[in-house]
Amino acid sequence: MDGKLATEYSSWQKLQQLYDQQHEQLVLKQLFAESKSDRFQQFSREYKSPSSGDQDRILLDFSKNLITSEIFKQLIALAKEAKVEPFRDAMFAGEHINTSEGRAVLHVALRNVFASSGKQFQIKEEGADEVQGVLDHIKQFTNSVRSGEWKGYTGKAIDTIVNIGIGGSDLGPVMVTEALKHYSKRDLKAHFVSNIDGTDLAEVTKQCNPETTLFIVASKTFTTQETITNAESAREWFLESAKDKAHVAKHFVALSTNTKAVEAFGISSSNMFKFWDWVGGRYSLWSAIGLSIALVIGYENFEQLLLGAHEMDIHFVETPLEDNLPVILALVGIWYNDFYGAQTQALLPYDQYMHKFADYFQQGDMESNGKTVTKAGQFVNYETGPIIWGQSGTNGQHAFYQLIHQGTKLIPCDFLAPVQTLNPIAGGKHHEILLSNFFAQPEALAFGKTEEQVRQELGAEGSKNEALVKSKIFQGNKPTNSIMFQKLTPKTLGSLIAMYEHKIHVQGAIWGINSYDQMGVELGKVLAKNILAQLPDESKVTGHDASTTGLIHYFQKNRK
Ligand SMILES: O=P(O)(O)OC[C@H]1O[C@H](O)[C@H](O)[C@@H](O)[C@@H]1O
Repeated sequence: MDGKLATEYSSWQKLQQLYDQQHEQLVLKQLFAESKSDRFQQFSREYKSPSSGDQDRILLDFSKNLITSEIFKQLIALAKEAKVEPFRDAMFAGEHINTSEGRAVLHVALRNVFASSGKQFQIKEEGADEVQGVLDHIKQFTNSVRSGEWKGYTGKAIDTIVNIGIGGSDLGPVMVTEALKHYSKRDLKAHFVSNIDGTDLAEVTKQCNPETTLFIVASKTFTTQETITNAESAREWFLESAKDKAHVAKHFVALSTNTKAVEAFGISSSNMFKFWDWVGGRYSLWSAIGLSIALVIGYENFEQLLLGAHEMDIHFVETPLEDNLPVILALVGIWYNDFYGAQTQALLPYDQYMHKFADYFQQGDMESNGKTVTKAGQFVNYETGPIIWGQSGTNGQHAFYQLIHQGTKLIPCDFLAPVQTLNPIAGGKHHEILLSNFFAQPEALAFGKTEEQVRQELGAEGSKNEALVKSKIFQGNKPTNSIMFQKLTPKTLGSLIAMYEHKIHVQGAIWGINSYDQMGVELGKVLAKNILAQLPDESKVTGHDASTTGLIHYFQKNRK
């Protein structure tokens, strides 16, 4: 992080040598055989919440990775050489580490509100001292809606909320309200409208009663085309019944950094929940953007989510690199991404509540680290952010695991699962089956099945079919992390999200890129605006290549 390309670090070069010399001998079966049971001890770490200990603990087993102690040491050396620690401290101190936009990166300030946690970071940045005030506003508003005290324009309590937002103003609230559904107020329905496709809003409003629906317009900038258009159409839909514009105040609130635009939309500043430009969209669920979360799970649970994240922040700042969960995940990821040439990384939570976890981190990781230029302005000569994907187990097993087990691609996977389920139905049978799969898949991926085993199973007769024999071989040696947490509590979820946020931060630091801007989303937006103005009239369609012109003309000819 001092203007160098990652490949210039001597530790990176040493890792390259280790890879070149050793990767053919890095076979999990042998690595485990050589180290006996020590390997689990050696390559696993347990995190415990300082405030609730065993209740909220996370085990990271990274022993099923293609690493030795020498490689692990060298990865730690890379983190040191890339100045991961001072860069981390700079973020927590409020330095403007988002250099292209000249901003601080302070999602950690949003959860730095627990004097009793034993640690509060000293953050000096405009707005950082306003965090508690906005939380108080969220608490008061949440309590009044959930208790039925907040009334709609005909005097009825709110029974439905609709969050209108996209990207970071949608994915976090969607993921967390799903993940913490167990803690939700069941008689308060929550919908999320994100897509500009009118279908999204139309299908939601069909399920809403204007008298009892609260719209939450969530947009950091309050200029996002999709969100503003959806909010305008929602207001139109609402006014068809309510008639009087004065009623909007009871049914529309805004979450934004842009007071002027919120007021211009017709939402009074007393119904606006503020945040600050140092909160990146994809790191904003901890801010006012989390209002829908607080409404669904209650303010106390929202606060626990923040506390869990804050405690992971403390772990990230205070724990030596070799025991630091986000750092370990980041380094192991770099080993595959940059030395093995793995293109993707799968997130596989064996917890149905977490079925949106991978979707959420697609933006979190890919918008952060999908970059080609370093902060010093050089093009990288190595791979940066991985493609993130995944699905909840065991659904994924029946969809795409075939390719992970026997395809030609190397796909490092993170398996996540709770020790205890929140739904121990059928005497806990479901959870035992779920977890047996959670244990079995990484085992199968790591150790595979040899030709001898296959032949033995098929017998002499069956083994004559060579193609069949070959198709049943599992090469194994596929790397995984296994992450077990005690139970999916709001606090643990907060810690897990913060753990991955910091993993992304560490990788970005090593690659020397700015993880906190998103220039790559701009070009398409600008072109779409230009095309929108040309759509009414064929003769207006100019300035495009033959393909784009042809497509627009095709639409214009056939639309009626
Ligand atoms: O919250 P908004 O300002 O409406 O932005 C919503 C989204 O817009 C763009 O897609 C950005 O790349 C995202 O980072 C952001 O989360």
